[in-house]
Amino acid sequence: MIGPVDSSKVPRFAGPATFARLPRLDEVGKADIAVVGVPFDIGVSYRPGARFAPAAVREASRLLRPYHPGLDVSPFESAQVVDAGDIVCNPFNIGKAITEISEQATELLNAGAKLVTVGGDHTIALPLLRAVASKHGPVALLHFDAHLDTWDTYFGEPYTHGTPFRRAVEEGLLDTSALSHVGTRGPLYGRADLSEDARLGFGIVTSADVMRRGVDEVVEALRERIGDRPLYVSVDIDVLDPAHAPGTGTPEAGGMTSRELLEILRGLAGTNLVSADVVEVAPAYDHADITSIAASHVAYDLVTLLAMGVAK
Ligand SMILES: N=C(N)NCCCC(=O)O
Ligand SMILES: [Zn+2]
Ligand SMILES: [Zn+2]
Repeated sequence: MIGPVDSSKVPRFAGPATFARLPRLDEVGKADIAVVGVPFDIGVSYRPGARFAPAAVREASRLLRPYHPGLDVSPFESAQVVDAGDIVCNPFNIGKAITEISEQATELLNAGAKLVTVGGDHTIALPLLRAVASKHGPVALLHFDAHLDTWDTYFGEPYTHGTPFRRAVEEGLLDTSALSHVGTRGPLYGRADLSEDARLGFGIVTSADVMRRGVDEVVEALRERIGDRPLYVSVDIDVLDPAHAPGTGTPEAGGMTSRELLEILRGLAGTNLVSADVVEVAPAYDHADITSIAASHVAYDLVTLLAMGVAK
């Protein structure tokens, strides 16, 4: 395995930023796990700027260290992990961008890598799920988000950051017996948002449920629903309270703490995770890199979960 640059030999603030100072894909050739950026944000309904997230999250990831004590794993030793750079997609045409994202994600998956994608706005979950489902068939989905993202259209448009999971169900990309939102909160357009979401097959663990029931009970319920199905995890960073993630496009009060999110992710060890994304970081609204740091730790935990699967 080729690991990250050793921060005891080369100061961690020196040199260009790759995720966690990992080697680039072209330096290694073949990877078990690839962290890949998608600088795309033309699907947003409010504040733009998630196109700058891949660069910001890479910068914020310089302080990550190679051993994960919570899971007792050195992920970069258990698996070849790389930074695969950014997916190149059209910044003016959503339809073209979606095609490009799914094509380039498919290429990486076909080369044998599992993906942790750093968005980008939440629109990108749809092309990523197309790529993942073409390899694994319909997958279980664990969706961390303040929002449902199962709305139908905005301004008549079907491909937006508020609609990816309705499209994914319609396209048969998801195993509708194992779909969960976690961290849901905030005002909706109407009651029908919830009934339609339930009709699509989603179960909801609200942000308040996480606080009332606690992490362990939530993990147990989620694991039961997921079973041994191939699992895709999508983390919209706005699942965190704006105090923990101010740098995002559609912030909602009353969110989870980064501690709760990371602990729920750790509770997924042993599930059949096949790929994941972290989306909706908008660095222009961030302060002191709070949001990018949270996103870099979420991505690190997702990489670690995938590495545990590779090592098995
Ligand atoms: N996926 C995210 N972050 N937000 C969706 C918000 C949709 C709305 O403007 O109602
Ligand atoms: Zn959201
Ligand atoms: Zn979202």
